[in-house]
Order: sequence, then C-alpha cells, then structure tokens
Amino acid sequence: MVRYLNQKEAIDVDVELFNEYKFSVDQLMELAGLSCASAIAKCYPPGGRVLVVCGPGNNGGDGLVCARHLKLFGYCPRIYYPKRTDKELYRNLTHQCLRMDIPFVEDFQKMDDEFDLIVDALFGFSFRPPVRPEFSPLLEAVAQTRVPVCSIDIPSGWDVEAGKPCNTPAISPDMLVSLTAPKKCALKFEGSHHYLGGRFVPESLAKKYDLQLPEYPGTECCVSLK
Ligand SMILES: NC(=O)C1=CN([C@@H]2O[C@H](COP(=O)(O)OP(=O)(O)OC[C@H]3O[C@@H](n4cnc5c(N)ncnc54)[C@H](O)[C@@H]3O)[C@@H](O)[C@H]2O)[C@@H](O)CC1
Ligand SMILES: [K+]
Repeated sequence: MVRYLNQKEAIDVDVELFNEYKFSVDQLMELAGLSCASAIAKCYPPGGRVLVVCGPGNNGGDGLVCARHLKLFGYCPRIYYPKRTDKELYRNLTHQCLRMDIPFVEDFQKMDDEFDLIVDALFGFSFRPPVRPEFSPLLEAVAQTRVPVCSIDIPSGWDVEAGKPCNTPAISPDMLVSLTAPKKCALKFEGSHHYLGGRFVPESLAKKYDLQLPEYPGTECCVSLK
C-alpha cells in the first residue's frame, strides 16, 4: 500500500530531489506536467475544451507544462494565470504555451458554458490555509462549477494533511493526480479517478522515505491508484 505523506515529508522529499540528487526544477516539472496530461488522457476524451487554472508557484508551473502536453494530445487548452511569477522558468513556460497557440484568458467567469474540464493547478503541497482573499473568488468558482475538475497534486484550498475545509466552499475534484507520492489529504478524495504521476523518484530515495510506490505499468508515466 502506497504511503501518504504529511506536508513536511513532501517538502523534504522535494528538497532532497534538488539538493542531493541534483535534479533541476524544470526537469521535474516537465515530467510532472507530462504525467498529469497522460493521466487526463486516460479519463477524458480528446478534443475537449480544458481550462487550466495556474497559481503562482510550482503547482502552477506543472499546470503550464500540462497544458502544453494536452495540446499535443489533441485537447483544446486555455490558461488562466492571474498571478505570474517573474522568473525565467515561468516566463519560458508561458512563452512556450503562447508559441503553441494556447490562449491565455483574462477571466474565469464562463467555466460552465465554455469548458469540458478544469485543471486545478493553483496550489500544491506548500499551501497553508486559509486562502488569501485575492484567490477566494477563483477558488469559489472552481468549487461551484458543474464541469469536472482535475486537481494537480492537491485539491487547491485543501489542507495538505487534513483535507477539505468545511467552513468555505471547497473544490471536490473528479480526478486527482498526486505527484511523487500522495499526500495525506488524498485519503479524503472522493472523486472518480486517482492517479499517481511524477515517475522520477530514485529507488534509494523511495526507500529512505518508505514511499512504497506502486509499480508503474510498462513505460507509463502515471499509474491508477483507484
Ligand atoms: N518534488 C516534487 O514533488 C515536485 C513538485 N512539483 C510541484 O510543486 C508543487 C509545490 O510547489 P511550491 O512549493 O512552489 O508551492 P505551491 O505551488 O504549492 O504554492 C506556492 C504558492 O502558493 C502561495 N500560497 C501558499 N499558501 C497560500 C494561501 N493560503 N493563499 C494564497 N496563496 C498561497 C505561495 O505564496 C506561493 O506563491 C507540488 O505540489 C507539485 O505540484 C513539481 O513541479 C515537480 C516535482
Ligand atoms: K492543485
């Protein structure tokens, strides 16, 4: 049985991948985003109109990479990326999407009418509740949409360990793609599809943290947990 990590363990594994194993952020982000797009392609038909909602940190970066691969897989992604980080990595990811004719939209008002799937790449394992007010309307819209939501790594707005907040409108994703290893909040996930992606963990690191990762089928970059 795969082990579900607390927030500190998730951060420690992340730091170790960079500091001890010398991976770069772009390397892991590319594999993470690819695994999310691959998992989505197993669950939702190609051609679908997908709104990828990207946050200010690395979870948002995974969303930008995922959008690019979704486009290559035959989906019609658009990106809502309201709070951009002025770092070369994010500028480049944004540029790549633009050059691949993936539109960036200016608002998120018409989710129900204009999209078949929402990809939630707002916040990942570094999120600490409560959500800052500037993101509340967006989180509420994603929580209330009738369109299925696929959350990357953590359903945004959820406590990384305790899960769904009960005092505010919260996202109930149809799909969750956990990255590296699922976090404790994923035990509260009640949607239809739970996948694990981010097939980049060296065996020695998996052993050190007793991750008990499932076997990925063949050369796949994601594996179903549910
Ligand atoms: N080692 C790994 O496991 C990897 C992780 N990656 C991704 O990186 C994510 C973690 O990225 P980061 O550490 O950059 O952090 P996040 O993307 O989880 O969030 C950080 C951003 O959210 C903001 N934030 C935090 N709490 C908030 C609140 N209450 N209200 C509003 N804003 C808030 C912070 O100011 C910061 O800008 C993972 O969840 C995963 O998606 C991948 O990119 C690559 C590999
Ligand atoms: K997320």
